[in-house]
Amino acid sequence: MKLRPFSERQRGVFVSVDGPSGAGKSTIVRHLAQLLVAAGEDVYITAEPSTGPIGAMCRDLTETITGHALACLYAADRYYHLEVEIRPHAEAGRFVISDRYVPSGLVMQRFDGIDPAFLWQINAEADRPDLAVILEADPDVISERLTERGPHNRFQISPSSSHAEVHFYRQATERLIQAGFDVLRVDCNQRPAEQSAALIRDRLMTFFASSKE
Ligand SMILES: Nc1ncnc2c1ncn2[C@@H]1O[C@H](COP(=O)(O)OP(=O)(O)OP(=O)(O)O)[C@@H](O)[C@H]1O
Ligand SMILES: Cc1cn([C@H]2C[C@H](O)[C@@H](COP(=O)(O)O)O2)c(=O)[nH]c1=O
Repeated sequence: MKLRPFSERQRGVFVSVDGPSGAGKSTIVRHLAQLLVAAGEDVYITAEPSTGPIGAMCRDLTETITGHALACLYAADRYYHLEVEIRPHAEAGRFVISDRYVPSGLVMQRFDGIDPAFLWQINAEADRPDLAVILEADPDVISERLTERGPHNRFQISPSSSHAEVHFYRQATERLIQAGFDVLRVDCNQRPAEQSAALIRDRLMTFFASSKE
């Protein structure tokens, strides 16, 4: 197998990174970007909610509105994010990494009791990432990390939230695989974030090398 540099590809790559709060998404995205830059890639890091106008509304309103309205707002932000940020950067040949994407949309709004089938439907037209990374971790491990770091939102208020979130992620991951998404599950219990990032980088290199054979 001959490994070709990413930069010889025709277009960029879109990778999403999701997983329960405290699993290490933001930390791993940062390390992954560093590894890819070191490999000569042009990397663009983004996140959801996005920095656009709908993303700003999501951030302002997550603590006060709930349910279907909030689920639709996050989905609207995702479609806008795709249109104005993700696609243009990927089409310019960049390596786009999004901290949260569709999997978060399938999980977070379940805390408000929304039917998974409805969440799937409102996200159904969003582009598939080339690789959907799902970070996995034991609920007790992540709830301890969140206690140390401090919660970011109303979904992280107790250790039982971590248990529920891990359960929702398992169901969402199965649904994504069933629908044909290319999913990479990464166990983040014991592994330092740098190692998880290296594992993702290796998977990307293998995948793109073999797709060029
Ligand atoms: N592999 C790891 N081992 C130990 N601690 C970690 C690891 N990854 C991240 N952490 C720590 O756990 C905390 C949460 O990490 P981080 O903010 O990256 O998670 P996150 O999944 O992005 O969380 P959130 O969804 O709440 O934004 C941070 O204090 C971080 O330093
Ligand atoms: C994409 C997405 C995000 N959320 C919520 C979850 C958190 O409150 C914030 C993200 O902040 P973090 O620092 O990355 O934890 O947005 C959501 O409820 N639904 C979504 O689809």
